[in-house]
Amino acid sequence: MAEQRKMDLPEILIMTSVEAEKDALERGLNGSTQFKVALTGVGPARAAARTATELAEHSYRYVINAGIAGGFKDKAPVTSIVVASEIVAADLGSESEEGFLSVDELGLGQAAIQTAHPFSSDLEQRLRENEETVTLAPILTLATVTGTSETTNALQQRFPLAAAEAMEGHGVATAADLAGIPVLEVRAISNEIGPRNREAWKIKEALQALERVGRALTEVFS
Ligand SMILES: O=C(O)c1cccc(C(=O)CC[C@H]2O[C@@H](n3cnc4c(=O)[nH]cnc43)[C@H](O)[C@@H]2O)c1
Repeated sequence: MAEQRKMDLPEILIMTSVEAEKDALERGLNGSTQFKVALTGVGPARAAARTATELAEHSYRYVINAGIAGGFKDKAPVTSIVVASEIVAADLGSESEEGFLSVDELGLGQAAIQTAHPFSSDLEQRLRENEETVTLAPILTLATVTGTSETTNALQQRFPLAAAEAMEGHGVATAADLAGIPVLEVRAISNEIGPRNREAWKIKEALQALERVGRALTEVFS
């Protein structure tokens, strides 16, 4: 009986920023008891605090940050999916006259958190088998959504391999890392990163892709 109860408890915590993303993922998870989906709110600080609260209440084997995101042109088209190979705090550091200095360069910590191996590549492969357009690449975390060509170009120069940016990944990953739990980030692309044009965001289509991510997660973790 105790064993049965243990098996029914969720082993995987999915943190997502807003209700619409949570609903899309839950549709895809289709009632699987392996997963719990919880809300972070927007931004890395709330994401870290809310994830730490969830991890204090229950122990999980994996933590996943999932949601919609901006994609870099020619790397991650709108409605495609990006699985993070690493989660990078892109604005953690210092400006200088010579350019941005990361926390690594300042000797104050690490901007990148590696994602759970081999689950990131397993998820990428499963999504590819499901005929999704999918990229395994670094995902940036920023507290400010990029909205100019200048910032877009600067980010692409500093992170030439990055495919996407969102606002919660590094917060979720930091809380998971401090708890010693492997972390993944997966994002459905709603908009191209560049000059702000909120009307062009394909939120409905990205949420549909996120629902398919939920389905793929049940296949990978079954
Ligand atoms: O208005 C809606 O119906 C709606 C439905 C679902 C999600 C939203 C959001 O605004 C989500 C905000 C969330 O999305 C991430 N995001 C999306 N695009 C970008 C981007 O270009 N740069 C950074 N973050 C992006 C981010 O993680 C936000 O938390 C609205």
